[in-house]
Amino acid sequence: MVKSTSVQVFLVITVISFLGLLVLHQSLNFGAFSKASKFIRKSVLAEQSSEEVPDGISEFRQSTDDPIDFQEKTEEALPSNRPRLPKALIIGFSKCGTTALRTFLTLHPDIVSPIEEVRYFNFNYTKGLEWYRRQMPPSTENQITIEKTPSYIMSPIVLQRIYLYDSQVKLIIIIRDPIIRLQSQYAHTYRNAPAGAHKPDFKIWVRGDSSDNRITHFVGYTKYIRQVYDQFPKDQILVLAEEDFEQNPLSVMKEVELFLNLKPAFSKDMFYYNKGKGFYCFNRENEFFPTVLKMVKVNNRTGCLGEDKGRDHPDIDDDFLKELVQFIRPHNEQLFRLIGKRIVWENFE
Ligand SMILES: Nc1ncnc2c1ncn2[C@@H]1O[C@H](COP(=O)(O)OS(=O)(=O)O)[C@@H](OP(=O)(O)O)[C@H]1O
Repeated sequence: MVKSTSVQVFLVITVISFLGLLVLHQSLNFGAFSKASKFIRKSVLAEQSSEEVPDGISEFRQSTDDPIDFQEKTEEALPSNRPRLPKALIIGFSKCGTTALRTFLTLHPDIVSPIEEVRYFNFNYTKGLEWYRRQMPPSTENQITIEKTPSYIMSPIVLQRIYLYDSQVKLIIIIRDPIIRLQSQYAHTYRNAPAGAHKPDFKIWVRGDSSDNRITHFVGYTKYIRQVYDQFPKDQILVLAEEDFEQNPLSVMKEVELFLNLKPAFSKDMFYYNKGKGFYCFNRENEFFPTVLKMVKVNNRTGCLGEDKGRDHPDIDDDFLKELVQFIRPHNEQLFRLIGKRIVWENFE
């Protein structure tokens, strides 16, 4: 009797110990598993976000579904030299010197700019803000990023998107004698036409047809600039003239410097006038030139923008010129009233 009882007690103790050990083992295993799974999740997240360097925590949270992991990152942990979203945009107009304006601005030590038009707010919007940020060159906290896409100005929807992105963003617009702009666009459109290939006469091209009238399209600065004024406060908008910039880039650069609240850094030894090209070009001897080379495409020997700038323009016969001047002049007057300054355009003197 005593013997069978002690056997029973022994069996019960064995079973309990076995169960205890089993529970202990499972819980240890589960702990290890959860640690491992957390580690794997963190690694995946880190990999996903290694290129997506966030500017601000709250902004990044909008695009992640794992706020807990992200809370472990702090602003201090981010590298100071990283891509930052633009604080200023050159939004228009095409063929008005936007490329030269952008490239010359990069000579300022506090300005960085991507080498290509990013076209985020019109053609690449669905790629998201982190994609946009990744297109930017690295910058420090004290530098500002400027992006230029001259087609942004053409659409009110795009302007709304820009406003939603940053209602305080600074906008730079550059305009040019509308007739010269038409000539420039014509030269650009037929730039690759083989010699002897049929090209429409400039007059016919300008008139287009009822669905594609180039005069209204290329002359309509007022309509497009008004849309910008409707969306943004006036003190965030700077309207420049290509003619001023072409003749005296330094004074225009200084105007932009002031508009962007940057310290004065532009100086006349940064540029020189290249007679052959007919434009101001980079002075390659300037101390800032080596730094801007990653952000600009220039001829290595001359420091001038490429062959696609400064093309020959088509001739205009006198009658057609008169017709254009007559049609465009009232539009110019409207424009000058809107922007609050007059611009001297050689075709309208
Ligand atoms: N410094 C300097 N160097 C080169 N080019 C200069 C410069 N200043 C103004 N321009 C004028 O810029 C015109 C091209 O304008 P964009 O750059 O806005 O054209 S684009 O829309 O980006 O294709 C281009 O027009 P075209 O002369 O018709 O080629 C130039 O006249």
